[in-house]
Amino acid sequence: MTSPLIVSIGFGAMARSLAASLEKGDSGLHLGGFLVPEHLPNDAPAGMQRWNSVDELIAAKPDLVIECATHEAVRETVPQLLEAGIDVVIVSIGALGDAGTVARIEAAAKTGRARAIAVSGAIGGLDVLRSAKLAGLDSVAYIGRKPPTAWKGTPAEQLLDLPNLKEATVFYEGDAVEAARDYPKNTNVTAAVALAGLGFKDTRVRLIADPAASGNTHELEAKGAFGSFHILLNNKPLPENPKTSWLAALSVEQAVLRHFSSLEV
Ligand SMILES: NC(=O)C1=CN([C@@H]2O[C@H](COP(=O)(O)OP(=O)(O)OC[C@H]3O[C@@H](n4cnc5c(N)ncnc54)[C@H](O)[C@@H]3O)[C@@H](O)[C@H]2O)C=CC1
Ligand SMILES: O=C([O-])CC(=O)C(=O)O
Repeated sequence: MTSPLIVSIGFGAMARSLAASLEKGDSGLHLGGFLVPEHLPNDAPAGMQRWNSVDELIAAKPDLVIECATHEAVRETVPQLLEAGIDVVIVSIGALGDAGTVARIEAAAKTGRARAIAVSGAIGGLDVLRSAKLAGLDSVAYIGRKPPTAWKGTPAEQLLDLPNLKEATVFYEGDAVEAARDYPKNTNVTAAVALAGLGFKDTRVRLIADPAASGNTHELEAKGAFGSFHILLNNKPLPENPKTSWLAALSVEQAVLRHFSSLEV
């Protein structure tokens, strides 16, 4: 049997980690290549193909595409793939905070009889949240804590003197609508929590820059008819990108393995 053609959109820290990890594992699966628009740098390593346009990629008939690029790629590229009948794992899921994008993705998936799969990413406990929601949730809160360098290039830079921060400082308190939209490389996890639980408007979010943090910490607290739970993940960052947790890349690999396995656990 020939091995399935698995392709990523984007070839940054996450896709490279996925490619290396699949290669090391014993599933027989590997990343066959990636789609990155022509104007962006990204040489394809030996054994991998690079596609510059979504039409070229569709012509190659991939079995699974993994979006690990940007919110824009979710909006611009994912619907076309779904319409062409190609299943897509979505990693930049903060883009799903926009109702129009969700509607387009759902319609495209229906047209192409394909599936859009949102990864759990750097957070856990979503299985509990999804189940608990069925009996009614009263509150869901997320707290994200990362070292100041991980918040570089985000609105936190305007609010705090990140390089000289001496103590843990809260710079955002609000809902998951704004958090997912305004921190597209740092808080996709808020979208995972919102989608599994109370939705974007009713999910409370607090973001912290902490010079003492050694990694990316994600805290999730939910209360409802089921009872309550509180989890804390202490994630190591990916060496290539301190904004991204290693667990997020592992969750993508897990979604790929699950997609091709006959027993879903
Ligand atoms: N769900 C989650 O828990 C997490 C989600 N993410 C998201 O995953 C995505 C990838 O993360 P990293 O690999 O760490 O980022 P990265 O910045 O290292 O890599 C992004 C890649 O996408 C490419 N790219 C940019 N615009 C593109 C476009 N329009 N079409 C195709 N490719 C494009 C870039 O050239 C680069 O190769 C980001 O959007 C990030 O926010 C990251 C961490 C956790
Ligand atoms: O990887 C993480 O720690 C979380 C992250 O960047 C995101 O949710 O976008």
